[in-house]
Amino acid sequence: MEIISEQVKKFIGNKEILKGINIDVKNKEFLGIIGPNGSGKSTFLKCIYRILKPSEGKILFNGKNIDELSFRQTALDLAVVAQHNFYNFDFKVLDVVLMGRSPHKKILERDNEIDYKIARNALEKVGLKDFVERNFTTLSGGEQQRVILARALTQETECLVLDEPTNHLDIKYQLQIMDIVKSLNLTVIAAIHDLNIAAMYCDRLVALKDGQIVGAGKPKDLLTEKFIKDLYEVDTKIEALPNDNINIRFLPKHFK
Ligand SMILES: Nc1ncnc2c1ncn2[C@@H]1O[C@H](COP(=O)(O)OP(=O)(O)OP(=O)(O)O)[C@@H](O)[C@H]1O
Repeated sequence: MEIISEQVKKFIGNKEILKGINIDVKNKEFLGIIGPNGSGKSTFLKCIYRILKPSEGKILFNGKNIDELSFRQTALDLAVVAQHNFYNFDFKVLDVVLMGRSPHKKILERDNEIDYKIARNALEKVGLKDFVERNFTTLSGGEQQRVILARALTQETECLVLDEPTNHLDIKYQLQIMDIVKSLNLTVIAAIHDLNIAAMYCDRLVALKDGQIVGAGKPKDLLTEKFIKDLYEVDTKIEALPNDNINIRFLPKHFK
């Protein structure tokens, strides 16, 4: 699925949070959105997954203005893993994951064997197959985050929107979740704080600052020491790795 945003602006009160965002995510591309706290990443993603409506501009899924799509159709096109503190489900894990099937169902249609199989497969993928009977609220932050990813996988969409998907995860699961997402070969838009993770997994990055795009490109082209300094006000040392990969080493002030 291709996603385009044209001149998307968002005002909250009289503050201009997004100042005209243009992006073009190609089919099966993994696009990372980076930028400092408060730069507008989540606000932009919320416009894409329709929690917020842009004040100006438009967003197109496969050439169709999303204003013309039903919310059900949007849920068939796109699944969301938002920041973990968004969720407070007093349900069993399996029931939370099965919620991902609801856009595929008619009103009052019950989950069937296939739905259960899809949900259990998704839980297995995220390493939680033994958690089906647990209550969601009793899980750790990282376990909850993986359940939410399983729910998104269960939705079987062509596009995933991820808002800091590896928050709360230890390094094993940070890499595992990103590996799973990458292996699905879907269109992905992800806000990512960890620049090394962003560089490892994203085909292309867009950098936001103060609600504007200040840079875009392949990770190894965009993430220069100067660019990171301008964006985050931190010093780094960037090492080139094989296959166009890079490693960003952060240099705290006391290391100098
Ligand atoms: N409902 C709201 N009312 C007022 N200001 C808001 C609201 N929602 C977002 N903002 C402001 O909009 C700006 C962008 O917020 P947003 O959450 O999109 O940033 P972000 O880049 O995702 O930040 P972070 O990296 O900290 O998650 C921030 O200054 C935030 O305080």
